[in-house]
Amino acid sequence: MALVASSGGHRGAPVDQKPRAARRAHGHLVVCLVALAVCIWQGRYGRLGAFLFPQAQSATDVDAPVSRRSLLQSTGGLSLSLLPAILGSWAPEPANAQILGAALFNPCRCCETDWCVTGCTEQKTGVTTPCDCHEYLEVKASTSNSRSLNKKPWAVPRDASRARLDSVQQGKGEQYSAKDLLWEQTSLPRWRAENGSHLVVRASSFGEAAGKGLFASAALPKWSVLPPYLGKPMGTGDLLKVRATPAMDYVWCAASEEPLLNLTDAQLQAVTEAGAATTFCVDSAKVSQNNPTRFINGAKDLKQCNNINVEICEFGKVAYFRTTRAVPAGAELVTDYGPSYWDDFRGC
Ligand SMILES: C[S@@+](CC[C@H](N)C(=O)[O-])C[C@H]1O[C@@H](n2cnc3c(N)ncnc32)[C@H](O)[C@@H]1O
Repeated sequence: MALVASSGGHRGAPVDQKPRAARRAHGHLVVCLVALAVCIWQGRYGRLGAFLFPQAQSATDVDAPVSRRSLLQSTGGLSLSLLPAILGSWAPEPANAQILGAALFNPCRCCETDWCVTGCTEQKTGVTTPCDCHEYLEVKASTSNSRSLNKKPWAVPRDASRARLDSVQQGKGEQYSAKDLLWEQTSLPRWRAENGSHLVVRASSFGEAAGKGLFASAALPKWSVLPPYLGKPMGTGDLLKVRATPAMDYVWCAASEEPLLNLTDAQLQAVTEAGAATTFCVDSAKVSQNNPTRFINGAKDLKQCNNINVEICEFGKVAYFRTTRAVPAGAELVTDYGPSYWDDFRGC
């Protein structure tokens, strides 16, 4: 839009009377529009921009969340004010088309309204693009002056890799703490850090068999983000030992580890022998101190689905629990463990 406005002043001038700079600007505009058309066409037909435009995308109405950071998200922070710089060295090449396309058709934009989403759906086509909102928002927070509800500039927690590295460097080992994530300093829409002072662990309302549960000791507003789910970092060898056993009851893995979990035992063994390092799976079975979300119980049947008041959000390869509605004091916090946790229940 800025480009159109800046070239608009020359629109009425006869072509042969235009100053050279104006003619060049006009030329850039034409090249830009042609490249844009090529970019859209290639995105729609899935050729050039398979990575950039995994499926049909149009320039407008991208309003649903995306979840993986890619070239797409890495350029997500590119503002329109950078376009003149790009166009100054414009050439109708795929790389340039991709940069421009990413700047104009930012399909992960919905991360800006909800950091918990895993993909954004373009309203007109219904196409969903996966996004990593943590990576997207990390770039966005450093390149824009967006403000959250409390008027503070956006701040994103550290991801699991960074927290783990910091912990190792401080001589504390690979098992990072909540503090290493800087999660309480986070400032984003739909993020109200509940530091644990309004949470209490006691016998579950689901009966003795459910063990302990986590309760709100004071009313929690919607979008309260509870302390991160912490645990012992797991290696591929650990996964090999506990897969498909009750020892998995307290294991949480980042979605990116799903392929690892689907390997055969022989493959996982080979990976382990090859010296594969830690995974983004954590086991909280023995990590119960300062780890209240490890006590959150899950709906085990459809009736219990009515009790759900927290959702699990993966953010920076860390699991956070967030309230999906206002929770009254005294209520047990209940989530949906998903389709593969229970033997006889496929989730809510
Ligand atoms: C992550 S732990 C939750 C904390 C656990 N209740 C405790 O006391 O340590 C998950 C385990 O809690 C129990 N659990 C969770 N939700 C339950 C439910 N709705 N009904 C029965 N048991 C449940 C199951 O044993 C499950 O494997």
